[in-house]
Amino acid sequence: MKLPLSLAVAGPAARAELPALAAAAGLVVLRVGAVLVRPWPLALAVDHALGPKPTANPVAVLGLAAAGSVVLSAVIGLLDMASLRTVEGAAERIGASLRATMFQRTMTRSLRWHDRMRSGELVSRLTTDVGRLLDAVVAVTTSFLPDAVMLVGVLALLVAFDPELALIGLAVAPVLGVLAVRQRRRIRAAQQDARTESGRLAGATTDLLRNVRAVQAFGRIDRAAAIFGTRNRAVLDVELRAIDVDARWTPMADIVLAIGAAIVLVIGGRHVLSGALTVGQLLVVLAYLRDLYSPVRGLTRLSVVLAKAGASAARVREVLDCDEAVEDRYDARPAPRLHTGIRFEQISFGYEPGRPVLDHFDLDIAAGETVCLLGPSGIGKSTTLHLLLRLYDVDAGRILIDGVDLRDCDQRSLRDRFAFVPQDPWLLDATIAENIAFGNQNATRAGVVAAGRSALVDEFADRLPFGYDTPLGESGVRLSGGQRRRVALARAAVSSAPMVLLDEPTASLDPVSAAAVINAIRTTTAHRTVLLVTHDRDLAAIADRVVTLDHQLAGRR
Ligand SMILES: Nc1ncnc2c1ncn2[C@@H]1O[C@H](COP(=O)(O)OP(=O)(O)OP(=O)(O)O)[C@@H](O)[C@H]1O
Repeated sequence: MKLPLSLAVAGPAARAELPALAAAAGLVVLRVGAVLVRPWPLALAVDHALGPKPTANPVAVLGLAAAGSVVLSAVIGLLDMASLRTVEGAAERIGASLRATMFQRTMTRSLRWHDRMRSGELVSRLTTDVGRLLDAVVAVTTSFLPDAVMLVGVLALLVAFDPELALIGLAVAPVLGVLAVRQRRRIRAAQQDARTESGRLAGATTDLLRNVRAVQAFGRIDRAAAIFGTRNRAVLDVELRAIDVDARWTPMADIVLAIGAAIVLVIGGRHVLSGALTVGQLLVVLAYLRDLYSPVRGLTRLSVVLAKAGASAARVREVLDCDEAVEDRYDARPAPRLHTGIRFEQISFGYEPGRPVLDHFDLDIAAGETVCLLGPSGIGKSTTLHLLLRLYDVDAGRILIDGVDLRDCDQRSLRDRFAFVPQDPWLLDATIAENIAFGNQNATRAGVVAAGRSALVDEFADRLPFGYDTPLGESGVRLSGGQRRRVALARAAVSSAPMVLLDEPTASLDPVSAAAVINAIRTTTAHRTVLLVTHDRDLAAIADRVVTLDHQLAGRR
């Protein structure tokens, strides 16, 4: 069955909300009951107060019919309100849970996957696509069951009244069904295109916004606008096509329904003329017909919502089902505490197949040693640090800590063994103190401030409006390049990890600050094992040993 298939992706998140969804569906079914009774006050008024044979007190009948109408409308309104609140609340909770699962999933997927998937595209899947799925959850709950009940209820009443009219009502439904199935396929294809283009637009926009400084500095606003414009136009084109496909459905369905209603009016009218039906009963039949067509239309609209959700479900599933990850083995053990040393043994690695960055690379680092990696740009120095952190798995060879393969260690304990200062400092949109504390989950305020002092963060933090509690903005935009680097260094200083990995920690520092940071590095790395990447001779001088990567050690590119 198509219906649950596209929504199955929300299944685990929806399980906890099943009682709420069932309650909402129950309320909507009650509403159907009230809707079915709604035409009767009018029939009562027509047949017993306004017709040729009124009862003894027609005014009382009119009052009763009027009061009945008001009460029924109020009941329907209240049931509407209660069901909407219940189902929308449940849908939002499902959405929050689904987003959390997807986010958790993206955080643990391999960086190779992230290298391919743009962050804007992921945001679009987490927000818009999840939203479309929620629309479908609401539609299925409030439309599928109640519309089906309504359909059966109205048809049963029509059969009781006039079997001929019931047959006409039934004849319209399969025609609409066939049309709906064909339309559903077209809508789904159009929606898939629309969602793909929207994801691309989100990816391009995020990229351009992140690089707004480069755009302005290079005076390339026109170029940025052209890149954005191309994507934006593509989205507009596919969305307009999707709207066109969608809109064509409405008149088709309406025309089929109107033809059905017209035939019933003629045949029903003849039954009244022949005395088989009263005028009031014909009015009830016509009202039921309206009520019959509303679930038929509801069910066909539901197929449109499901077609849209189907396109989004595929995109959500792609994130949830992706198994491209650096996984812990089932019997993973805590990483050793680094008592003897680290060994890169015949390591081969490339980001892309057939393009090795490191090829049969060997390196030994003794515990307590400071080793500096030198080499031309792009040779694979940062890559060596990333492999040691197991951000990527090696293609061949092994990396050992105290003789234990990294792949046998659980990643959490492994990352706890390293304090890392990356080339790009990776600051969060948080305060200085929070950014430093990111280096050690048990960091105290005193520890953070001490680490800040040792990495010379004090020098500029004291001049900021809230000191260490000053928010840094997205990616630490409120700090200079050198200041960002010092915060990253403080992050390593606050960590108690036995090994420190430093990737160009003095880049973009003036000579005086660089000298001070080198001193700070000496203090913060004392008695620790250090792997250092730098082009700075003064910094390289603190190393016990310098290893030069060249094209023999690295892959042949
Ligand atoms: N995420 C990635 N996807 C594909 N290729 C990558 C990726 N990261 C790095 N590379 C490639 O791998 C090679 C090694 O990069 P790496 O950053 O390790 O060099 P590096 O020696 O640290 O250079 P630099 O001194 O300029 O920082 C480069 O040729 C680079 O183009």
